[in-house]
Amino acid sequence: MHRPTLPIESLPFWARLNDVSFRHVKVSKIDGRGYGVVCEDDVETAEENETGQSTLVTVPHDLVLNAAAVDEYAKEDKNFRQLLDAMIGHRSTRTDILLFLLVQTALASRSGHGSVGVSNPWTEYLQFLPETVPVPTLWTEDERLLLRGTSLEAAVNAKLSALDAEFGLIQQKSSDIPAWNELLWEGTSAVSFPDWIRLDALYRSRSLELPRSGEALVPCLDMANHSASPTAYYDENLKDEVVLVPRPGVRLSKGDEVTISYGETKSAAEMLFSYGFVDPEATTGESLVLPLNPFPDDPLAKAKLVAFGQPPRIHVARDGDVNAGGGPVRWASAFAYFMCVNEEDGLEFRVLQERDGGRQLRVFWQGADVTDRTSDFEALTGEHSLAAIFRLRVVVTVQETLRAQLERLEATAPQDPTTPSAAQREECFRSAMALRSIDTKLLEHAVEALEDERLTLLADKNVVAYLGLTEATESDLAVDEAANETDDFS
Ligand SMILES: C[S@@+](CC[C@H](N)C(=O)[O-])C[C@H]1O[C@@H](n2cnc3c(N)ncnc32)[C@H](O)[C@@H]1O
Repeated sequence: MHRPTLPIESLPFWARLNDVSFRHVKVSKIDGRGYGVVCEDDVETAEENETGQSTLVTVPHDLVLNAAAVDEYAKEDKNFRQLLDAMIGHRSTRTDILLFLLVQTALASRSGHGSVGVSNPWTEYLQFLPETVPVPTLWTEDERLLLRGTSLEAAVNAKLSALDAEFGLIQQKSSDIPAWNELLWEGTSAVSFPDWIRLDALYRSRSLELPRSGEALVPCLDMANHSASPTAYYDENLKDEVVLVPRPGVRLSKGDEVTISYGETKSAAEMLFSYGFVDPEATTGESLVLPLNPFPDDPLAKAKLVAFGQPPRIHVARDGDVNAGGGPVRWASAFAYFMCVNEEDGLEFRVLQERDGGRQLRVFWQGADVTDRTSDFEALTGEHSLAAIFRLRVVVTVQETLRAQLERLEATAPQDPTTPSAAQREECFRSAMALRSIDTKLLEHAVEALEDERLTLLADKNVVAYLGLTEATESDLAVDEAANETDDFS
């Protein structure tokens, strides 16, 4: 698709035309970060306006692109309304905004676009936005190989599949409407899957959570970059305008970049997934999430997955600066507790026939219906006399999963950890290597912590008694089997 662009030098004209005000700041190029907001002169924080804030950027409410704004737009444009209605059952704030952006992108790329779509400030503003975003969904296949073994490998693959399904659905629903078929899918300017991946990436890396307007895109304010020590924050004032304001006590001088925080508790994986970079200055701790597969030989595996109702996962986290030691490792996995109990422990599945002919899967633990508590098996098994045994099974399962992940991380590490291949961009390589290092450290510490817990549990008197009993039963069995074999021989 031919995508027209506008130089950033024209942004002040667009801003003036649309009542966006910049005070003491402008948008300009920043080394390695695309554009950013930079001070044009020293900012006196005492220079307050009627709301008590010294605002650097003010964006009128009617430029805020949120679910309500898309709805308003649809009121003026009945064709767009028809498009939104065609997506009924698949709508969310995100999909509504992305659909709006898809239409604006298509409108900008076609001069004579016929009967559908109404141009608005966003049609032009989109032309200031970067061609690409360094998030992994926009990495090439060679670059995505760098994520093998990391906590993002499965998440990025799953996101690409979800985007593919979403794009297929939009294509199917909108091609039934002739005017949209013509604008979106016909001719050389037709939109394609890479356009959808790009819009999703732009949305993920630029959307904000506003106190009153909710999840939204805000033009110009979305030019502010992130810092672990931000100098500004955004807010909505009494007129519902969105404002960029210096943080209290911050001195801003000419040439300083004005930064905000994209989230103080986001892990390296989340930052890379949503924004396309790993912040080397983050000191808030680290976390990772891994998929957890049920045991392949568990006959109840399928039923457990259905009854659990969410993707089974393991969460690992550590507070503090991981590079400087960090705090103790924490882990959690609700599914692991469900996965590690079986029929002989008191787990039972029943299929109930409903009056309307439907069937319902119910889960029982120790005879009680716990269908609504499948993510609560840590507490449920904790009340059992074999609680320590169940915990031991979980600890071993989680430890083995993390160990296997660590081995995969090591086995897939690039041969030269300092230089990307010719087919990989430097920034993707640097981000992937930073994530690999953080994941490795976190997994190593988690495996160690789980080993300590495993040894403690193995010394538990109930575990010792249980294991002693099992061993005795097993050796009895072996004797019986040997006796049977002898019988057979004779
Ligand atoms: C909300 S936009 C900020 C404006 C953006 N720099 C631009 O050129 O349009 C978020 C994107 O800016 C870049 N970015 C923001 N903060 C960054 C940082 N601290 N380090 C590297 N890139 C950053 C990332 O590409 C991110 O996806």
